This record gives sequence, C-alpha cells and structure tokens, in this order.
Amino acid sequence: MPATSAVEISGLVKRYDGRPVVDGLDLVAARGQVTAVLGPNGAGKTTTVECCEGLRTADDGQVRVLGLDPVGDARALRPRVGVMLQDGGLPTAVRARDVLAHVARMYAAPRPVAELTERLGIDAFAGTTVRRLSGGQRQRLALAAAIVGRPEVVFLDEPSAGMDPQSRRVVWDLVAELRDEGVAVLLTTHLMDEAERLADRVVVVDHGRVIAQGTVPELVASADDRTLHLVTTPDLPVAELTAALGGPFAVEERAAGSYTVAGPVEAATVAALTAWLADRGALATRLTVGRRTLEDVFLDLTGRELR
Ligand SMILES: Nc1ncnc2c1ncn2[C@@H]1O[C@H](COP(=O)(O)OP(=O)(O)OP(=O)(O)O)[C@@H](O)[C@H]1O
Repeated sequence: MPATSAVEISGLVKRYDGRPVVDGLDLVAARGQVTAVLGPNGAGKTTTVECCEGLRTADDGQVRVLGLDPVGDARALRPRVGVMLQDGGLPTAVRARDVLAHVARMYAAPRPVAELTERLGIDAFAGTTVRRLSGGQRQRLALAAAIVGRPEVVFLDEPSAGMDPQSRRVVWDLVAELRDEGVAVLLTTHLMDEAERLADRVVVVDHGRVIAQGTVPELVASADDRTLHLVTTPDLPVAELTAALGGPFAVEERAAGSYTVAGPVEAATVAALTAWLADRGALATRLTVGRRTLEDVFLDLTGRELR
C-alpha cells in the first residue's frame, strides 16, 4: 500500500441473499484528503463503508484500512479509526455529554471534549438523552464521537444529512481541518454542494461499482459542453424547443418553470432560445450559461430514474 493511502478496496463483493449489492468495487482514500462517495439510493455506499469499518465481512475482494484487515485486525484499528454511522449508532438512554466523555476515555490522547462540544454546539443539549435529541443534534454528537479520539482515518456516512445550514458549515469546516491535519476522510453524501466544496476526490458508485472518479474539476470538464439554466413559464413543449435549437441539445424541465439545456451552447443557441420564447410570449426571468455542475454530471452518469 503506498504511504499516502489509508484505505484500499479492491474487487469488493458483498451479497445479500445471493444478490450482489457491492459488485467488484475498487476505491482508494488517501491521507490528508477528503474522498466523497456519491451514488443513488441503494448503490452500495453504506455497505462499502461498513466493510471498511469491520461491521460487515466481504464476500470477495480485499479491504485494507491503514494496511490492516478491518475484521481480523479490529482491535488494532479501533484507536486509529473514527466512525460516524448513518443512524448515529449512539446509546439512546445516555445524556449527550456522558456519551462523549465515555468515548473520549477510550482513547490515549483525546481531543479536549469541551472544545468539541462548544464547536459543534453540543453544549446547548449536553444534558439531554440521545433518545430525545433532534436528528441534526444527534448527527453532531455522532460526529464529535467519531473524531474525539484523533483518528487517522474517519468514515462519515452522510455526515450533514438532516442538519440545518449553520451546523452544516461547522461540519464542513471541521472536515476541512481534519484533512489539513493529515486525516484520511472517507464520506458518503447526497449533497452535491457538500462534495463540490469538500472533496479532493469524488467516487461515483452505482449498482455496487465505481462508474466515475476524479477531482470535481476533472468530472465536470467534459468536452465543450455547457449547461444553460433558464427560468420562465412552466410546461413549455421541450421537444419543440429542442427542435428549434437545432443541435444535439438535451432540454429538460427539472422543476416547474426551471429548464436546463445541456450541450454545445453558443451565442446562436441563446439567440434561438430567446426568439423561441418571445414567439410564445414567455419571459426569461433568469438565464445563465455555465459549465456543467457536479449534479449535471451525476445525473448524466446515473440517469433520472428513481431507485
Ligand atoms: N442487511 C441487509 N440485508 C439485505 N439487504 C440489504 C442489507 N443491507 C443493505 N441491503 C441492500 O443493499 C443495497 C445497498 O444498500 P446500501 O445501504 O449500501 O446503499 P446506499 O448506497 O448506502 O444507499 P442510500 O443512499 O440509500 O443510503 C440496498 O438495496 C439495500 O436494500
């Protein structure tokens, strides 16, 4: 394993009832980097992370965390790895502050608990039992528990899911700090802005396999394609518009009155579009042309169908 990689997964297979939900997955997460795993619901992200955490055993392939086997070397790994589970995984009858104090005592040189509770706004609900915490409060406590032991590798399964925007920013700052301290952070997320802001590398998983990976700029920089975002009258006939633009464009109404035109958008495309809108008496209240976003790329890669 190269010195910089903290997690190495090769050919991982995990089946449930004979059905492979992880199906030959390869992934590397480096120290001092945030690696974000994206994928539709059921793609196999949590299962993969749980194999790294030693909570599931692989049916095939190999998983190495800090060069060790997450299941066989669980004892050696425990003090070096931080884990934040999707459901929190915290004891429900214990008060928030006691959970954290207890976890901190398991490590030789924990972070100062008071500093963490202040930073993550846990002081405000420190005396409340886990059972009675809101979803976002529970997430913050789970994050604190995952990092209090100064781990070398941190697994964060949807760390800011259910959090308000203020908490999310605090979490993002904390994750960036961990990275700067040299920690390997492997996180799953459905939030494209979270991945865009935090990830040094993005790994897109679908049907239990990696279907794309790279830095965000690498992933969004495909050919000359741009995306035009348009806000105007809802329910316009997109097939007619596509024909009027006269090129290989993918036109879509993503939300009522909010359209995207993907493809080789040029000045003439914008002119044709505004002329077509004017013919229908439709006013564009917003029209922007930019490079494709990570969300555009994600939808292109994984399709539009619900899972
Ligand atoms: N213990 C289990 N027994 C049977 N099937 C399971 C089990 N755990 C997960 N699965 C199935 O495995 C598939 C992958 O689940 P997983 O939780 O890894 O997906 P995910 O990518 O994390 O999805 P999400 O984005 O919804 O969290 C799903 O179809 C799920 O129903």
